[in-house]
This record gives sequence, structure tokens and C-alpha cells, in this order.
Amino acid sequence: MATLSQNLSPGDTLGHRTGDAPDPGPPVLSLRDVRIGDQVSGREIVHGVSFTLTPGKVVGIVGESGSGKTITCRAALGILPAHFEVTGGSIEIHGTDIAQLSAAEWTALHGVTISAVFQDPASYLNPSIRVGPQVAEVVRVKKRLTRRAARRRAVELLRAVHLREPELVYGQYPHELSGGMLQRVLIAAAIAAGPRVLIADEATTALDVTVQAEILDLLADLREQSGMALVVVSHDLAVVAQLCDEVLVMRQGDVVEHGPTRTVLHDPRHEYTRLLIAEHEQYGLERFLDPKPAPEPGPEPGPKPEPGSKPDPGPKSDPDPALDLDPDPKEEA
Ligand SMILES: Nc1ncnc2c1ncn2[C@@H]1O[C@H](COP(=O)(O)OP(=O)(O)OP(=O)(O)O)[C@@H](O)[C@H]1O
Repeated sequence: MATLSQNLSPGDTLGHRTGDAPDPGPPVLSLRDVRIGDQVSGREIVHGVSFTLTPGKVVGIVGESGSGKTITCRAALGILPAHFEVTGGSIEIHGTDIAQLSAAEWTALHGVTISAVFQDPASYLNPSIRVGPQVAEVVRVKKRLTRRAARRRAVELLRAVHLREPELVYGQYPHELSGGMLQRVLIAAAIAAGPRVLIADEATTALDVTVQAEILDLLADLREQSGMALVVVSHDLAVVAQLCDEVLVMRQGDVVEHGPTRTVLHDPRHEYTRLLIAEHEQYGLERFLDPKPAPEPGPEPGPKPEPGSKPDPGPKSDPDPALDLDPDPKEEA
């Protein structure tokens, strides 16, 4: 699969690139013992979530329905429902406590530093506006491009998320596109301003298996090529096994288990995690946990893949200049 943002130069802000020595850099997002309460019922909904995202890192959040995954993400995005509030702990984006941010500062961060894709893309797009201009608007506002440059950029982004005939898609209305196409449009809009963190909340749940696999590849690509960090919320342990470095297992507002994905999925400590894994095994989770051994060793065999390691995606194709996630506005305008 072609890759995204491959022409970021080494000094670009997104930093981490495939093949670099691991230098994660300072956290882009960190949650410390975050508690969230519902002011109406007086109930605490989330009882302390902590994790740290450095550039290029992918953290998964799994757990049963209603366990607090989405609310936790919404807290990190500063978009909690009206009667919810962070009642304890702290959330920092690039070292700044979000409790200190003004509305204008949030507006500046959204899309540029932190962005999100949720399930049900249709509800996030305006049905009466063609999809291309909706993506172009994000670029125009966040990257301060002219209308013409923003249009060109939007088409590039639609191509980058592997929509065939991006020019045609640009002029289509949401109802003319399939669920998978809409989800790609939403991803295009979410990555349009080159965010350092993308929160993907059940972003592939509604899609068929093939489209889901393509979108997961796309997210993995973005992470590898641009150093974008990801929070992946999913019911599906196979998604987490494929994509995430670390996983949190939530149940009823508690994090019952948290650790490297491989460790948690191979050696679950909590009864609930064991149950989740047992439920998934019938759907072939082991495919992702135990990738096939490497083919016949050559003269200098590489290390044997550890159980649970991600399959080697193979060499990346040549950089495509159209795929720079963070173009210089001066050049484009
Ligand atoms: N907008 C809202 N208004 C009222 N209660 C809400 C709202 N959003 C979530 N809740 C409640 O907060 C709790 C946590 O919900 P949340 O959506 O975070 O769960 P989740 O783990 O993401 O579940 P799912 O996997 O079903 O999306 C639940 O009890 C839910 O009913």
C-alpha cells in the first residue's frame, strides 16, 4: 500500500521516521489518573486512567460497552458532553495542562495537534455540502491556504487515503459514498492539518473486513511515516493486536490491565482480559499474535519474530510528493 507523508524532511516537526533509532521525544499526550464525573447523577464514570503517548506510539483502549473509553477520549479532546467534567488527575498535550486552555487555544489545537475520527462518519459530515470542500475548508482554515491551494490539497488528501478518482469524489455528496469511502474522507479531514495525535474511536467498526484492513494499514502507515501518535479505541482485540504498542483494558470505568500489547494479550493478568481474549480467539486473534515465522533464513538471518510482534510490512514504496501531510503554506498559497 502506498504511504503517507513520505516526503517529510528529517527535521520536520512530526519527527519519528521508519528506520530511525528510537527517540520517542517528549510526550505529545499524557493522561495521569484522569477521573471523569457526571454532574447530573453525581456518579464518577471513569475512575483513573493514565497513559503516555510519545510520537509514533499507538495506545489501544479496549473494554466492554459503557466502560468509559469514548468519554476518556472526549476528555482528551476537550469535548466532554455538557454535564461531564474531569474531576481528578490531569491531561497534558505537549506539556500543557488542558485545564488551562482557553476556547481560542483549543480551536488552535484541534486538527493541528490533536484530531479524531469516530464511528459513523456520515454524522460528522454536512449532508448538503460536497465532501471535497469540507476537507478543503479544514486545510484552508488550519493551514491558512488560499481557496485554490486548499482545493488542490484536499484532492491530494483524498488520494492519500486511497480513494480512487479523488477529483470525482471531491465533488460528491456524503450520500453518494459508501461507508468505507466516507470513513476515508473523515480520515482525510482529520489528518489534513498534520496532527501529532489522532484518536480513532471505533473508526473501523462499521466497515467490512477488507475495508477495515485497508484503513488499519492507512493508520499504521501514517504512524510509521509521519510519527503521528494514535489512540485506538476498539472492541476488536485483533485490531489492537495489529496496531497497538500498548493496551489499556477498561471495565466499568476502571483500567483493569495496562501494558505492552504483546504481554497483555499473551499473559493476561485480569480475569476480564482473559475473558475478552477467549471470546476473540474463536475469531482468529491468534493470527495476529503468532505471525508466521520468517521465510527461509538467508546467510545473515534476522532475529526471529517474537510471538505477538507485528508482521513486517515490507519495504515502503517510494515517497510520493503529493503526500506531504504538512505542506509549507507559503509555497502553496
Ligand atoms: N452524552 C452522554 N450523556 C450521558 N451519558 C453518557 C454520554 N456519553 C456516555 N455516557 C455514559 O458514560 C459511560 C461511559 O460511556 P462511554 O461512551 O465512554 O463508553 P464506551 O466504553 O466508549 O462504550 P462503547 O464501546 O459502547 O462506545 C456510560 O455509562 C454511558 O452511558
